[in-house]
Amino acid sequence: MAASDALPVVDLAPFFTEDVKGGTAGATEAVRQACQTHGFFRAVNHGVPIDLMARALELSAAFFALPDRRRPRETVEECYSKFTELGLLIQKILNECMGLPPGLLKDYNDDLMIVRRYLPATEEESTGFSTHEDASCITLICQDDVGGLEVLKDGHWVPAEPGGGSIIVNIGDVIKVLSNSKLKSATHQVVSKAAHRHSLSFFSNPHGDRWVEPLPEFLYKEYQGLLVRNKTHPPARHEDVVNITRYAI
Ligand SMILES: O=C(O)CCC(=O)C(=O)O
Ligand SMILES: [Fe+2]
Repeated sequence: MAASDALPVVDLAPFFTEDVKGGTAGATEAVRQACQTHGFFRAVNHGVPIDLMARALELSAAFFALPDRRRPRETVEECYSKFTELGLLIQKILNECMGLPPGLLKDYNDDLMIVRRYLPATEEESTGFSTHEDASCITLICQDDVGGLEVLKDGHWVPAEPGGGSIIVNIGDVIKVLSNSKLKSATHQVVSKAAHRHSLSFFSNPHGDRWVEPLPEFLYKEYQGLLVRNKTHPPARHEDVVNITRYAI
C-alpha cells in the first residue's frame, strides 16, 4: 500500500480550542476532501477520551464473557453519549462542507451504537463482515488493536488501521444521496484475523420512515431549471422529462 493510499487523518483539535488561526476552517476543508476522495477519514483529537474508549472495548470483551453485565453497560453508555457529541460535531462540519443551513443534518438523525465481537478466522471462514456500504448519515468506528477493517478506494482495499486512540469516521448512503454523490459512501468490509476483535460502531441514521433525495443545492442548474419548468409546463418531449430517483433507506 502506498503511503498516499492510507486513510486521510483529520485533526479536530481546533474545534476544542480557541480558534485563533482559523483552524476550524482548515479542518472543515480536510473533512470535505476526505469525504470526496475516500468517504472515510481517521479523526484524531476528537474529544472522546482515549482511556474511556479503551475501557469500553475491554468491558465489551468482558460483556461477552461475564455474567455481570452492569458495569460494561455503564461504560458503554458513557461512550455512547461521547460519540453522540462527536457525531453532532461531524454533522456540523459536514453541514458546512455541503453549504447547508446549520442544523439541517441533525433533523435526519436517530442514533444507534452496536457493540460487536468478531470471531477469529478459521480455514473455512475469514469474512468478519462482508462488503457493504452503510445506510447511515455518518458512522463512527472505535476498534481494538486487532485490525481487519478495510475500505475500497479505486479498486484497492485500504486498511483502516487501528491505533493512537483515533476514531474512524465514514459517510453513509444518506449523505451520498443528499449530496448527489459529491461525497462518497465507500464500500468496506471486515476481514477476520487470528484473534477475537472488538469494535463499537456508532451510526447516525435517518428516522425510520424518512425518504431521502438529493438536496436542490446539489442538483445541476439545468436540472433545477427543468424541474421548475416542468411544474408549470408539463414536458411534451420525452428528453425533457426529469426523473429524480427517490432513494429508500
Ligand atoms: O466493526 C467494524 O469495524 C465496522 C463494522 C461496520 O462496517 C458496520 O457496522 O457497518
Ligand atoms: Fe459498515
